[in-house]
Parts: sequence; C-alpha cells; structure tokens
Amino acid sequence: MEGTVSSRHVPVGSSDGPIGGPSVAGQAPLKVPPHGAPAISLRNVGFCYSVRRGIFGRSRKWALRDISFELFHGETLGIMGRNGVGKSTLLRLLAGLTEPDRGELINHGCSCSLLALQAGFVLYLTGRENVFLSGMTLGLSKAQMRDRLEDIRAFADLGEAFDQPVRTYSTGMLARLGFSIAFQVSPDVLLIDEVLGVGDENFREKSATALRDKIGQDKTAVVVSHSPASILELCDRAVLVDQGVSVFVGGTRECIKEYQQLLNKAAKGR
Ligand SMILES: Nc1ncnc2c1ncn2[C@@H]1O[C@H](COP(=O)(O)OP(=O)(O)OP(=O)(O)O)[C@@H](O)[C@H]1O
Repeated sequence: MEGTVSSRHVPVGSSDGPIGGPSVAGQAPLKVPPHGAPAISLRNVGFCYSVRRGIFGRSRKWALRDISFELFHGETLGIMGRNGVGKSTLLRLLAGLTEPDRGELINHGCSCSLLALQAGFVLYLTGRENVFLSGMTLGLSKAQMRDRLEDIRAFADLGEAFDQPVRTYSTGMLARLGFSIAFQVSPDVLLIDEVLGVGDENFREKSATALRDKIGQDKTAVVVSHSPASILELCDRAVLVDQGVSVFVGGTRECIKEYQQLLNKAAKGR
C-alpha cells in the first residue's frame, strides 16, 4: 500500500457526473448542483492510529495522510476506495468522533450522525437504552429522544428484542437498530458507512428507500460504498481515496472510472 500517489480535483460544476451532466438511462433524475456554502471543509487532513510494536513498543500508523475536499450543503458525496484505505476513519473524523493529527477539518456548524453498524453501542444495555445513549452522544436531550423512540422502535422492527441487551443481537439486528437511530435523529449531515447492503431483504429495501427519500429532500450526506451502482444512484460527486490520500474529487462516473483503473493496476501488480 505504500508509494507515491497524486491527487486530482475537478471543480464543482465541471463534473462529468450527474451534476450538470447528461442523464443515464435507468439512473435517478439529476440533482441540482451544490451551490454556496460548504458544510465541512478538509485541507490536507491526516490521522494516525497508535499501534503495538512488539511486547512493549507502540508506533504511529498513518491511516489518512492527505485528504482535501469540500462537502457542500444539499449534496450527496460518495467515498470510494479499496479495503483499508481509510474510508471509515474518514467518516469518524467527519462525525467529530475523533480529530485530525494534522491538516485542518472545519465543520461550518453542522450536526453529523454516523450511520454505521454498531456505532457506539454499549453491549450490556438494551436496544431501548442504547437509543437514549446514542441520542445523548448525538447531542439530543432525553425528552427529544423520547419523542422519537416510537418511530425508532417501529422502523427497527426488532419485536421483543428491543428490550434485550444488544449483545444478544445478530449483526443484522444491530444494523437495523443503528440505522433506525441515526435515521430518525435527522442530523444536518448524514454519514453512511456501507449499511446499504445489510440486514435481510425486507430491511434492505426499506432502508434503501428511506435513504433515497431523505437524500432526495436535499439532505447533505456522505456515503461510503464499494458499489458503483449505489454511488451513481445516490451521489452527486465522489471522492476516491487511495493510500490515505484523496486522489480524485469530482464527478461520480469519472470517480468510478478512476477506481476501476486503480483496481486493475492493483490486480496486475499482484
Ligand atoms: N483502531 C485501529 N487501530 C489501528 N489501526 C486501525 C484501527 N482502525 C483502522 N485501522 C487501520 O487504519 C487503516 C484504515 O482503516 P479503515 O477502516 O478506515 O479503512 P476502510 O477503507 O474503511 O476499510 P474497509 O473498506 O475494509 O472497510 C487500515 O490499515 C486499518 O487497519
């Protein structure tokens, strides 16, 4: 994974993707290009984990090395990249769950909610208790969460398991609860980490439809996905991350092309 990578940024408005570009048969209707205010700006952001080396030693591992892009109000931005290039770490930074070790991340006053599997659940607490806990983490009061509780319970559709400790949940059940909480909390920016493909068939369909509806309401969202079809359907622009660097920022179709070239190059290098 080491090596030199260069980055390319296509200015907003000159996209080859859905924004301002031609429609593609079978694709969602074109969305209005993002205009005006950025919601979150990243400049040369880097982040490192502290990892164990040997029995007593520790060293720093740079998961993100140089990430720069702007997320605009009202747009849906896709994040693509091979396994382990730093996509989930990037979402955690955008959510404010952790801070950059170098560079600059400016949140221009938005609340963000990370829609990821098991994000922040306490395993010995029940689903219901985790709803309140997650709400507090996202900055909502107990009363605000109480108002949303019934919708969350209904959407997650976990039956009696809602009052069981979440350590007894399957991955799919955790995903349902995580999705329902993040979705009903309705933050300014929705951060979605590959949850589109989880849960059973019914829940997948239900969550994908709910997401499409929400994104269609001019919601600001960031979607991590390996699926070109999801990126094309949901996103206005996309960022390609490689070796912790934002190597491409621009239209979705061009980003997918760059991603496929990267995958081909990696396959040849094996
Ligand atoms: N808690 C951690 N401690 C140490 N290293 C970590 C930790 N979490 C992630 N990493 C490392 O940081 C790098 C980026 O991980 P991250 O999960 O952000 O990648 P990703 O692009 O989301 O991967 P995937 O597509 O497989 O989900 C990887 O090399 C990973 O091993």
